[in-house]
Amino acid sequence: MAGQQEPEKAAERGNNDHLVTSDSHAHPANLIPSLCAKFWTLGWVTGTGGGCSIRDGDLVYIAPSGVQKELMQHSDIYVLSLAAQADLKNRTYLRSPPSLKPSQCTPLFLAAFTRRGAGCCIHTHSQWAVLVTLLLETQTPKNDRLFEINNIEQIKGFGRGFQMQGNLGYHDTLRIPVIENTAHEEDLTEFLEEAMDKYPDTYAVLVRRHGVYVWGDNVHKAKTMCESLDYLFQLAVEMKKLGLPWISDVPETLPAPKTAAPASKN
Ligand SMILES: CSCCC(=O)C(=O)COP(=O)(O)O
Ligand SMILES: [Zn+2]
Repeated sequence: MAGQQEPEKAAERGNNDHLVTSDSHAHPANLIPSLCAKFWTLGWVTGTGGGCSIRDGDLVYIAPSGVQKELMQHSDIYVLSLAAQADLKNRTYLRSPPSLKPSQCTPLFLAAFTRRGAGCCIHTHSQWAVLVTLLLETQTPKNDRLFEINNIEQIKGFGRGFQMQGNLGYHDTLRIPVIENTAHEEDLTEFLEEAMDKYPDTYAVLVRRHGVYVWGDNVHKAKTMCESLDYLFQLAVEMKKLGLPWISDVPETLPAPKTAAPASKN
């Protein structure tokens, strides 16, 4: 992996290295490595699995495949122009790091960008996400599995849906579809797209025995929803262990607290 940022030398080398060279920590080429380093501490991108991609206007920034995601550098980042793609399956890159391959998750990230206008897509291999898919394996049919939870405060961390304003409320039900895993990551794309069509307001899709894809309009929203979802997955696993249901009818009005008897004057 390459080292320090050197804009002049990068320009000299060609390969559009200037596209991944910036002093701003908010530049996608700097943000993807720093986010992945944080995600690694949560067990989300361990052992090279999982990752993150950011879209800035027409430009999409993508990590390499099979690298330790927490050790990536800005110089390891691929860049492509969405408008310049004749075909999203045979992609051409504006900027490619030498001796690496783009993430196998690329077509799934692109589905979130092109079909939902997302600005960021995060893929985690979180064990909580995997455990939830295991708990849902008894649901039939297997091509229509759904994680559903309500009456939990953290649900408010989720947007209402595609092109909708505001977030879900405490009493709303959060629904996340589950798709089957495939032998190769890129083969998940058609199933992810089907799930997006069937659940147009979802911001996430679980992948059975694999993990989860979460997207949002921007990095802040995608990260917030990914964190909220991981919290809810962990909570759901613990609730299951305690025999508590994920969907519950909590009364709007709780019974009035019993008033204490007036104190005796004697
Ligand atoms: C142990 S990782 C298996 C591949 C995978 O599921 C994944 O998310 C990693 O993809 P990438 O090509 O970005 O390394
Ligand atoms: Zn994966």
